[in-house]
Amino acid sequence: MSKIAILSPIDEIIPVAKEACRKTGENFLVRKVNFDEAIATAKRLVKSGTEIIISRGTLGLKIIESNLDIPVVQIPITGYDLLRTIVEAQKLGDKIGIADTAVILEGVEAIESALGITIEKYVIQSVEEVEKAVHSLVDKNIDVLIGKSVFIKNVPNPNVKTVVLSSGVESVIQAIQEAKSLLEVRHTEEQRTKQLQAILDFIADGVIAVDEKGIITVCNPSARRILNIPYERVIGKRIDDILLNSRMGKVITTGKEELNRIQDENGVKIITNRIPILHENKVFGAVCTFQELQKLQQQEQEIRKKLLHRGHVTKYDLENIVGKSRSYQNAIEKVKKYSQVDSTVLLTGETGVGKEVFAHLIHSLSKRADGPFVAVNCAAIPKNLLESELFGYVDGAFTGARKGGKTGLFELAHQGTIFLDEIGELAESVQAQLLRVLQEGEVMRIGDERVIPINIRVIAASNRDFEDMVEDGKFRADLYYRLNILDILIPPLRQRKEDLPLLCSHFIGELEQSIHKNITGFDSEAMEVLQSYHWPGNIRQLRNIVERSMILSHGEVINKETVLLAGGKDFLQLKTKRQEQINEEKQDNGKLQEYEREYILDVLNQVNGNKTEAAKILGIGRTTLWRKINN
Ligand SMILES: Nc1ncnc2c1ncn2[C@@H]1O[C@H](COP(=O)(O)OP(=O)(O)OP(=O)(O)O)[C@@H](O)[C@H]1O
Repeated sequence: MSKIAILSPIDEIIPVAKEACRKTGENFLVRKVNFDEAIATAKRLVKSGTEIIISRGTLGLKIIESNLDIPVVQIPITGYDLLRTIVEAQKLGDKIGIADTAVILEGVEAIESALGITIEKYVIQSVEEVEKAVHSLVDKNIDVLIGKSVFIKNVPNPNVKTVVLSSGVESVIQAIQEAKSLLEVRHTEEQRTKQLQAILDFIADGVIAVDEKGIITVCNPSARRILNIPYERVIGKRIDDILLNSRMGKVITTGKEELNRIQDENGVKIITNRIPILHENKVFGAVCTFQELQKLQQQEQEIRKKLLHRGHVTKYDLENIVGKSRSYQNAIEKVKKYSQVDSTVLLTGETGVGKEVFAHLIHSLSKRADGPFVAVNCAAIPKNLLESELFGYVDGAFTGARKGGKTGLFELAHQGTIFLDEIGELAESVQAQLLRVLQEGEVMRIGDERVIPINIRVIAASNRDFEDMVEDGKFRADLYYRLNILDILIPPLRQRKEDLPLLCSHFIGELEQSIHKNITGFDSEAMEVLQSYHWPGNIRQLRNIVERSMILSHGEVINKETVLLAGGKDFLQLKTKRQEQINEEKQDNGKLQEYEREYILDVLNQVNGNKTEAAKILGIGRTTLWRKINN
């Protein structure tokens, strides 16, 4: 079926239209239709694939008014058509009359002055005026009447000749060209619409657009999915009947965009951008795009996880945590219990006792185990950077801020655990913000006004005495109580020395591979040295010394000398102590010898100096007696 069809109510146009098609090399459908069947015919054509109709005058108008939703191109009456008809009329008589619309008659005036003739004119306002117009012109004694076919049908005076004013081939060609370029535009537009539709159908973001009255004109599949919109048809419905907090009406009235807003819609938290649709400074609608907050956070975490080499994952589980002592096992029992709830935990203990290990353990035993584990050492990050590291910032939040902003560590820990080590080092301003995170479950990036809800578990640790810090006003009391809901005190190594052998063999096993040495353990003297030390650096220090001993050892079993060497200056005190002990022993030995000598001399006295007799009494040889007296 031809994409363009030419429909005419009058016979004269048909051959002209066919000629125009021939000249333009087109094979369009050309058909004569009566006024009554015009719309039905046009409908049939549209159904079978016609995209543009070319028609004339009143018939064209009728098709346009029928709301068929396809363009109708009118065949014009051009200046050539007028000139040709007037020249023809001149051949039939001197006095010419014409009835038509004001536009056509303006063209007539131009021809009158060019040809130096006068023509009687009647301006038609509507089709109903046909009879009146014809009568009025005939009454003016005209010889020839020019008009469209309806005008010249019933002329009351048979002496008046008639000439039909009709479009010529050029006019139809002009209409054909117009229809063709319209078709091209239509196809380009259709392609664009399809492209746009494909984008809307496949993007993960939700998109909803409304007109200036708040009626939905676009709602893509992601929007329905994200917001759980149950309705089959939302196009044409009022946005406020579908969404409670859309704020689209506000955007339309103010004409102001609202970017990066977090809102709750149908029980789903979304992050939205709403913008007005403006044309020549007039708002004629609004569009909003949105994403599911939770998904966005997950994606952000995934990306960050991939980007960061270390990855926010736990490294420890119950299997690689060593310690059988009662006090340590009590602490482990607490870990097991506390991991089952979501409350904040405060870990206290000296440096190196394994606070971070415990935090890992709590996370990996909890229901958040599959979520991120983010460890932050508050003392290791410079004070002026800590706030932005924890809370993140938006683009341009401060001088030096990274382009595009930065996600804070709290956000990264969403659905997981954040471990705040050395929490006692937090500046007061950050303490206040942390309190807000704990109380409200939301963070605000620096330079941003939107709040981001987060679901995290906080584990804090410190090796400082909190109660003292609170008393000295260095740590907020309210924050301390918020952190200290569940507490675990990890005992220092010196209080559980029975764990030393276990820990040593655990570390030997762990380090063997990297050191490439076959070490079976420590001998008893070496272990005695380890047992006698007070371990201020706790397990971390022990691990270091085990490692050093393994490297320094000449044999498979590590001996006392190697351990003392490995202990270096840490064990210096130990060596000094040993020396003192030896000295003491030496001193004691000296005293003993003195007593012995006195005793031997006493015995000698009693036997009047007889050495053989004295040696006999003392149970020693004469030479030994002699040496002991002379020593
Ligand atoms: N029970 C354990 N079993 C095996 N290794 C342990 C154990 N506890 C701690 N460690 C090891 O001891 C070292 C120190 O542990 P961790 O960093 O957790 O201590 P910390 O108390 O957090 O120290 P700090 O207060 O200095 O931050 C780590 O290398 C860890 O692997």
